[in-house]
Amino acid sequence: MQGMNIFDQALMRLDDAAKYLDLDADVLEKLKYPRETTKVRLMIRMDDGSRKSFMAWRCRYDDTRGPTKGGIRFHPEATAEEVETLAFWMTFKCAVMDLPYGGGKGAVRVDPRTLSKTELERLSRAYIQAFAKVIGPNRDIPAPDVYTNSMVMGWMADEYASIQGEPAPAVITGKPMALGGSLGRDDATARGGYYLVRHLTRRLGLPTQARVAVQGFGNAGQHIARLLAEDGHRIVAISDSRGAVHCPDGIDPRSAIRAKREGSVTALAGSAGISALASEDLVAVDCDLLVPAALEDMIHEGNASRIKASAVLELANGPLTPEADAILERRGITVLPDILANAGGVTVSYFEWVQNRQGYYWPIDDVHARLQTAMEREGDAIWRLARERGLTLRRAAYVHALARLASAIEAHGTQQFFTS
Ligand SMILES: NC(=O)c1ccc[n+]([C@@H]2O[C@H](COP(=O)([O-])OP(=O)(O)OC[C@H]3O[C@@H](n4cnc5c(N)ncnc54)[C@H](O)[C@@H]3O)[C@@H](O)[C@H]2O)c1
Repeated sequence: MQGMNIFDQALMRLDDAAKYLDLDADVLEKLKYPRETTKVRLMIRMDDGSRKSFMAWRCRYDDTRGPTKGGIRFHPEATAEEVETLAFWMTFKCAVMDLPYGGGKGAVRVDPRTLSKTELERLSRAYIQAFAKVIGPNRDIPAPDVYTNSMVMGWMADEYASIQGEPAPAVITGKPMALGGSLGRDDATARGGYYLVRHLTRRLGLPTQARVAVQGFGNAGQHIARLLAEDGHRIVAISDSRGAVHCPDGIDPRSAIRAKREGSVTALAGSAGISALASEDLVAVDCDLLVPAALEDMIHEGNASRIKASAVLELANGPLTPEADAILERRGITVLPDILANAGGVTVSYFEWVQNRQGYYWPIDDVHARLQTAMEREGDAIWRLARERGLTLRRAAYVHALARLASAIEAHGTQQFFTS
């Protein structure tokens, strides 16, 4: 696997899932390549009067099942290959959840921390000016991703409305509430993972009061810690980019969220029986459930054998390398895979798009109930497939998604149809 680029690694998942299905050749031919990647050099005026340019992309990977959907990230190391890989993952994630979407993704190669707020606004608007013809409520619907947030989405939706000459809130999800955002979007990713764990607790062999370690304490990590603790589970360890803390008796997520707001969870060390821990030791903490909620590739060949948990909930995208995946499979540790476990975010984004198109906004209980139904339905289907075919849940999730993509591609007619 070493030396292989991330897009080729992603395609290996496709080839692997294809082995379990009787697919028409059209399906792989269609899913092997992104349908459309647009590259633009954005040019903005900086606060000091100078002009500066930034490379930007938008990829629509596959739109057989509907308009493409996926976030826009602002990151100094963004590349076209990364954008296309993320768009591939979104294609599968939307199919896993049976959302009427294909997969897309966008990025700007920029370190947003080096920009002023006005420069950030200009860059966000420039992105939409450049890609207005590519995106659209029926074509390609962006959302927030790494280093973009609801305010950025608000600027982008506003710019799109100016270009179209009318408001079009359904063009972008993850907007502020006041601009057509959905209730329940802020904790949707963690809540989806939480519903999944709650539904599968017994099947996963987890105790009703499980000990949980959370790696990464941003949006996903904070909300999952809060939701699991409210259900009686014990958060025994938490890490962020500056370090980790550990307490076998449990850490109160509310005090951890306060500490993080002021800097880092490491500030909790020394209080209420909480001790400091090296970040890299979080995975080795004695616990039942490990929740990677930080970055990709955090669990790898070098630390996967140290994991003590019996189950892993992948809230982050791609937190396990393929080598780590193989180690956990050999060790009998169950992994709830990212394309299912963190799909609550895109599912509530879909709800936001539906509400924008209806012009009717749902109460929070409706959002939660529909999210719970979707997570339990797809969780059950993937669990069943894994048991019936003897697959890991990750492989089963890819097979499940690929079967849906295949039936959409095949519905346009296969070779057999055209040659008989
Ligand atoms: N927020 C969502 O709706 C959403 C949806 C789907 C997937 N995800 C995925 O979840 C992951 C986290 O996203 P987020 O929105 O919570 O991001 P975030 O930026 O809010 O939080 C990331 C956290 O990771 C921590 N971190 C960084 N380096 C670390 C390290 N070496 N060790 C431990 N912690 C470290 C940071 O301190 C921060 O607390 C990402 O992989 C993201 O793609 C998020």
